[in-house]
Amino acid sequence: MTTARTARACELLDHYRPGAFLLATPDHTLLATGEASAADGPLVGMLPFDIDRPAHLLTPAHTTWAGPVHDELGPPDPLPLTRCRMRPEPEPAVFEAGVADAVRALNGGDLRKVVLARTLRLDLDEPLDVPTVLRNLAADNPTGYTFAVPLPGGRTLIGATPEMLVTRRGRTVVSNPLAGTMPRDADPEADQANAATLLASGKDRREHAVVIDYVADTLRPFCRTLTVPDAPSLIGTSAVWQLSTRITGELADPEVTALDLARALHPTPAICGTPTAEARAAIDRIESFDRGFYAGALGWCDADGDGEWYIGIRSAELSADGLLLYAGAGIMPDSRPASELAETSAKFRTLLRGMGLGGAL
Ligand SMILES: C=C(O[C@H]1C=CC=C(C(=O)O)[C@@H]1O)C(=O)O
Repeated sequence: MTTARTARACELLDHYRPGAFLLATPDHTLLATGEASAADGPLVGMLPFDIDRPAHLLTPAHTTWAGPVHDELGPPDPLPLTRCRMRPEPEPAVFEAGVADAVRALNGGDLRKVVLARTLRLDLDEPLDVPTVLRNLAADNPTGYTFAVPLPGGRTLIGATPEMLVTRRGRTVVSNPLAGTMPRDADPEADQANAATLLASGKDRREHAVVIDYVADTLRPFCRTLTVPDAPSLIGTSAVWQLSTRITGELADPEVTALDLARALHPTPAICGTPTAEARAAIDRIESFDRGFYAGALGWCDADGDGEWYIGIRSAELSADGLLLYAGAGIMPDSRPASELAETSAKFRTLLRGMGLGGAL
């Protein structure tokens, strides 16, 4: 295994080729390529949404680290317009019926929250220029985590997630769950109104609290101390406003690795629901597609147990067939199907903007 540090993060994005693992965060950029014959370096890869299925993790032959790419990127380049045909799957009305079905279940049993997703299939007229899309995603999402992760069968999950599942550096553990969303608006006044509505929304605050309670309860047994802010803050990506809470802890047992913590936390109610088993059953019953690695956990873990894991949302799976975008929304007993549909459309825009198709939905 070789490790290098280059001066230019942009070069790592430009050198990215399918099959490699790329992660660009506000702190640093990692490009991992090849596969080592001996497992003596960091592991990189992904856990699928369904934790009972095999993870896709490997020890790369080469890892190259650089500083944050955002320091090197200017304003986003004029985006290359991707030519394609788009098809929502399921149809929007079917997604709305699924939300209504979930609302009935939430009002009649043990289920307290469930996250329902839908997909947008893009048939591309020409091969996707992935390095350019990654650059655009990174430039457009400077506080997010841009990634390209190899999947089984030569497929790749690309995206720019705003959500940190967990990081561990020495004894310091951080998790930054998000839940509760409103679209951004091109009109500044309407945009601020959306932000204020989100902060004041009881439905969104309850949807958020379910995730915070789960993450805090899961991390507490691993930690000597755990700090959980009383109220969420607001974060804005280029596509949406979201409620965010940064939880920090001090690990009790230094043998516990970042990957152990990711496996303990995944799937959180930000992408599954609560209680977990009931939410998974509702997703299996209502969603008509296999999530695969969408909403799984991607990241790395080194021999010291340090690492970073992010939730693979605001993402798309790239294969020989084209691109399949995914977006989900947390459904609560008082959710309205039309609002949840609009929320998933706003979430698709993260990827669409990276491809120069931001106005398409
Ligand atoms: C499931 C997704 O987002 C989750 C993360 C943050 C906010 C969410 C929400 O407000 O519904 C979702 O729980 C997705 O983007 O596909």
